[in-house]
Order: sequence, then structure tokens, then C-alpha cells
Amino acid sequence: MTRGLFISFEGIDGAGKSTHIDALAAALRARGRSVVLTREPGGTPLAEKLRALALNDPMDPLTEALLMFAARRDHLLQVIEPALARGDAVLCDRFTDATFAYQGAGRGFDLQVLAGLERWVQTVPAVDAPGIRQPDLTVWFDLAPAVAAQRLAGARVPDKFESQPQAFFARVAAGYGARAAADPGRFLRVDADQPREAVWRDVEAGLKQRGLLA
Ligand SMILES: Nc1ncnc2c1ncn2[C@@H]1O[C@H](COP(=O)(O)OP(=O)(O)OP(=O)(O)O)[C@@H](O)[C@H]1O
Ligand SMILES: Cc1cn([C@H]2C[C@H](O)[C@@H](COP(=O)(O)O)O2)c(=O)[nH]c1=O
Repeated sequence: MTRGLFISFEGIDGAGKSTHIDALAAALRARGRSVVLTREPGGTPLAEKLRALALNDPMDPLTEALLMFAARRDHLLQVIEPALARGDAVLCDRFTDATFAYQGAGRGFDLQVLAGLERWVQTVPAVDAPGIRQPDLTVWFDLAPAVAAQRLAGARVPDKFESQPQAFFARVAAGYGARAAADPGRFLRVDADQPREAVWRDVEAGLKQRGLLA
């Protein structure tokens, strides 16, 4: 049976993740792979309800982090783990690196507490201890906040995060950098400040180099 494949997509708001997730799903399906496209926070009826609260209601950083991890636990157990057990490819628009980047670096919430929650929530029967469930690959769309803001300007009504000032996104971007530096084998950094076609070529090349795309 084909081994499951878990790929997350990360970056500040407007970095271009959504644009390329569909392209990768199509490329994998064209090669005969079953693909589950999903997102965080969200991906299950319960987690989507938590998403609506987290993205719209004011709350303190601990409450926000707990909602993200509560949504993640439900999503992992209901969607991601069953899909990986079937041998599917799971393409997830954001995962735990977003919590470290947004709630940790962006809001300034305690990284040690987040690390404890990560260990708790991502402990699953299919992964032998002391391991936890992590993406096999994280594609990080690295883009300067000023460029991302230009791309998003007027595109949609901004939610609670998208309304944050550029200084917040500069911290979030640095948070992604720190996560990537701590686990370089898992991260594929893509320069997102290029035309769409060039960004896609880099995504495709990175996956091919790792043997994840034929
Ligand atoms: N390489 C690119 N050059 C110029 N514009 C782009 C590029 N990639 C995406 N865009 C545009 O930028 C906007 C944001 O892209 P997209 O929705 O893919 O970002 P995202 O990272 O998924 O954002 P969010 O996390 O806020 O949902 C869209 O209008 C999209 O068409
Ligand atoms: C998983 C996760 C997400 N966020 C933030 C990041 C974004 O601003 C929104 C999700 O919106 P998108 O359009 O689907 O990218 O939520 C966060 O702060 N913490 C997280 O763990």
C-alpha cells in the first residue's frame, strides 16, 4: 500500500499558499495519488466553528492558542490520521508552524507552552513515542509583509489577523524563519516574491528533489 504523505503550506497572509495548493493537488492526482485538501484552523465541522471564533472574536493569546490546538486535535483525529492510514496525500493549508509564528512570534505567547501543547495534541497512536505527528514536508512561502499587504489590498474584507499592522507580520515571518532553522530537513523555503509560474516551478522542483513528486 502507498504510504501516506503529509504536506503543510505556511507563510504570512497573502504569501500565495492557496494559489499553489490546488496546483500541487492536481499534479499529485495526475500521478494517480488520492489527495485530501484541507486547512487549519478548520477541516472538520467542529474545527470550522472554532475557526470562526478564532478569526473574528477578540480574545487573549492563551485562549487563541488553545482554540488553534483544540481545532487541530479534532482535525488530526477526524481527517488527517484516517487519510494518512489510507495512504492518501494530505495537503494542509497551515498547521502547527502557524501557531508558533502567529501566537508565538506574532502575539508574543510563551513558546515553551506552545511546545508542550504541540507534544500533547500531536501524540497519535500511529506514531511511535517519543515521536509526534508532524508534516513530512512544510512548504514555506517566504514573502515580505509589504508585498503581501499589496497583494491582499482590496481583495477581501480583512479578518482579525489580516487587519494586523505590518510589524505583526514581520514578527510572524521571523517566527517562520526560526521554525525552519530548527527543523531544516522538514522545510522547503520558496521565494514567494516571484511571478506565480516561477513560484510553482520552485515548489515542483523542491518536491521532485525530495522524491515526493515523480
Ligand atoms: N506570485 C504571485 N504574484 C502576484 N500575486 C500573487 C502571486 N501569488 C498569489 N498572488 C495573489 O495574491 C493574493 C493572495 O494569494 P493567496 O490567496 O494564494 O495567498 P495565501 O497565502 O493563501 O493567503 P491567506 O493565507 O491570507 O489565505 C491573491 O489575490 C493571489 O491571486
Ligand atoms: C493554523 C493557524 C492559523 N492562524 C491564522 C493565520 C491566518 O491569519 C488565519 C487563517 O486564515 P487563512 O486565510 O486560512 O490562512 O489564522 C493562526 O493565527 N494560528 C494558527 O495556528
